[in-house]
Amino acid sequence: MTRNKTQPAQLTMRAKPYEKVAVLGAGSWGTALAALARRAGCRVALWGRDAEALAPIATRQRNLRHLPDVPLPAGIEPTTDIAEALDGASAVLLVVPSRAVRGVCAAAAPHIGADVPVALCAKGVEPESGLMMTQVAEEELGPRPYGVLSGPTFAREAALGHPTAATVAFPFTHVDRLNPAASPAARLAVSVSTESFRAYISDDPVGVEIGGAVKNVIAIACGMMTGAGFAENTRAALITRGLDEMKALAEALGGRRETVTGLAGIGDLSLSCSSPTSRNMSLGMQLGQGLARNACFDGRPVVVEGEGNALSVTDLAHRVRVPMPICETVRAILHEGADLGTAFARLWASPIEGEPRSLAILLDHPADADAVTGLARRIA
Ligand SMILES: NC(=O)c1ccc[n+]([C@@H]2O[C@H](COP(=O)([O-])OP(=O)(O)OC[C@H]3O[C@@H](n4cnc5c(N)ncnc54)[C@H](O)[C@@H]3O)[C@@H](O)[C@H]2O)c1
Ligand SMILES: O=P(O)(O)OC[C@H](O)CO
Repeated sequence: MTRNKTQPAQLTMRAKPYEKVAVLGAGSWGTALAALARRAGCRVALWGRDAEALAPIATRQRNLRHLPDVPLPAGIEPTTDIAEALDGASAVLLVVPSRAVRGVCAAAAPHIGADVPVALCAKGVEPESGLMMTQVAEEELGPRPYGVLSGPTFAREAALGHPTAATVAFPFTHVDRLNPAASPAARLAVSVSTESFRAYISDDPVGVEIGGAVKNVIAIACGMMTGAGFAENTRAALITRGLDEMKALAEALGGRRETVTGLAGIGDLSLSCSSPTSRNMSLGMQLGQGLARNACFDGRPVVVEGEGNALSVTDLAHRVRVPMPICETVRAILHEGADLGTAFARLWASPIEGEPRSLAILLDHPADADAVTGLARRIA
């Protein structure tokens, strides 16, 4: 975070926060981002579909449904009227689950101002189309700057003021390069940065988006093996090889490998693979312990993006011919009826590869069918 003395001196520039930020989606992350933008001095409208859930945000400075123990700053303007939320907004944060992004964009389209930048905060790839969230939004909202806000950010911790960092990524135009402080990435970064929340700036939204979608699937894998009784070696292997899958997919789609080594890649991967606070890891743990899917989370509907991402990310990987064996294992278990123990035992006995991939080596694995069955029995 501090400048190394050997680095060239950089001039500090001042970016102007957006005057009014519209946050679309009033769940835990939407509410946390609204609180951050408000604390950063912006006017903030928070749109949600449920009037009853929104009311206490104005009257008691609480979101009793999603962040009940978090005091929110005064002045957030909650509304169920999307036109009202977008009226005069100079930037938009889209914070509904990825499956709802297209519909919310369609509802927003008639009301959003020309050229207003939109940052996608959902972590997913659209099923069927294989489009990233920025692409889905562009199809519905037309030409304007599209970016991503992502990173290792549990909503409750960020809203409570735990020191947290994230990445804001927008493509940089020629004009942005000449005056980076006026770019949407810079202006949005200062619109959510507070004494405890620190936003970094990137010009690689593809790398950032892929990081967020893939980490959800790898967190389910880590949870499955943790739930099955395995410990740190297994988790470290899944995180590291998961990072390799993330890098390969990001690169194949035009993102940069170095982005994946940042907050929205390894940062978010290590967070989500380390704690049952992650809904993705938690789902994996419950399945690894042998619970049926419909019994997980005591039957409550919980947003677990990695479940859909296991399908959409691997579909996308097939299209660009990137092998993603861990994501494929999670897909097979969640969506194709594969036995959890057998699928992970097969993963461990899959052909021996080079590290890095560029070595392009594949060797028959010496484990025989009996060994695979043996490990499968120990996992189950
Ligand atoms: N919670 C976190 O810690 C966190 C952190 C970073 C990113 N995210 C991402 O943010 C996205 C939202 O997650 P969340 O944790 O806020 O979920 P959440 O379960 O806390 O809330 C989801 C909200 O979306 C609303 N919603 C669902 N479908 C909708 C629709 N069609 N129209 C309008 N509103 C709709 C629900 O009413 C609810 O208010 C996810 O993609 C998640 O991966 C979450
Ligand atoms: O609870 P999860 O697994 O959806 O993770 C939430 C955020 O993505 C963490 O950065």
